Amino acid sequence: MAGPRPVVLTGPSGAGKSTLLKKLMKEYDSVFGFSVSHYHYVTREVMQTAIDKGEFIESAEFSGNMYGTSKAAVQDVQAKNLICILDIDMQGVQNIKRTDLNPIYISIQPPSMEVLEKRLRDRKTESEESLQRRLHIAKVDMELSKEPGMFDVVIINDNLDVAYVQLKDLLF
Ligand SMILES: Nc1ncnc2c1ncn2[C@@H]1O[C@H](COP(=O)(O)OP(=O)(O)OP(=O)(O)O)[C@@H](O)[C@H]1O
Repeated sequence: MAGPRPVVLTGPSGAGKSTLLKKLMKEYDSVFGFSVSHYHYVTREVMQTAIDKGEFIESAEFSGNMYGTSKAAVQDVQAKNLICILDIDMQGVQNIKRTDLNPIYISIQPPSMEVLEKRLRDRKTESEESLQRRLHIAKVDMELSKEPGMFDVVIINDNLDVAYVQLKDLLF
């Protein structure tokens, strides 16, 4: 497969993935591609068959509709000579490890669970219930993250500017 290696960006909700990505896109809007920037509409049957065949890195159902990121979508971005950045959860990471996409795995982590909780509360996007759910998933994910070889690089997003420079250096 010609083209640059894709980049997987993962980490608990509230760790700062979107904040870092937004900065990156602003500074280098022509270098990076998002696999999720275009939707292809297919029937539920076609999508389910593709999922069963392992053609999707991740998929989910919301309000009766199915959404997902396919391997082909990532390869499309790669073929345009763009770095495809995938912002996915740990389940997506485990799925992508079973493909031949060979991405660079980056984990964005908060300095502590206390800081993570504060960031999520200050973001004011979550109900108490969804906040608790996210914190619980974060704990499980942080444990999983300790497994040797899970990531190529772990970036602790304490100071935003420092974390951003680390991410940039890595990509270049
Ligand atoms: N280094 C930082 N210092 C302080 N606040 C930060 C830092 N990085 C991000 N934040 C803030 O923390 C909150 C969570 O960040 P962000 O939304 O980017 O997380 P995320 O990992 O993308 O979460 P999700 O997976 O839920 O989309 C935001 O309000 C953001 O402004």
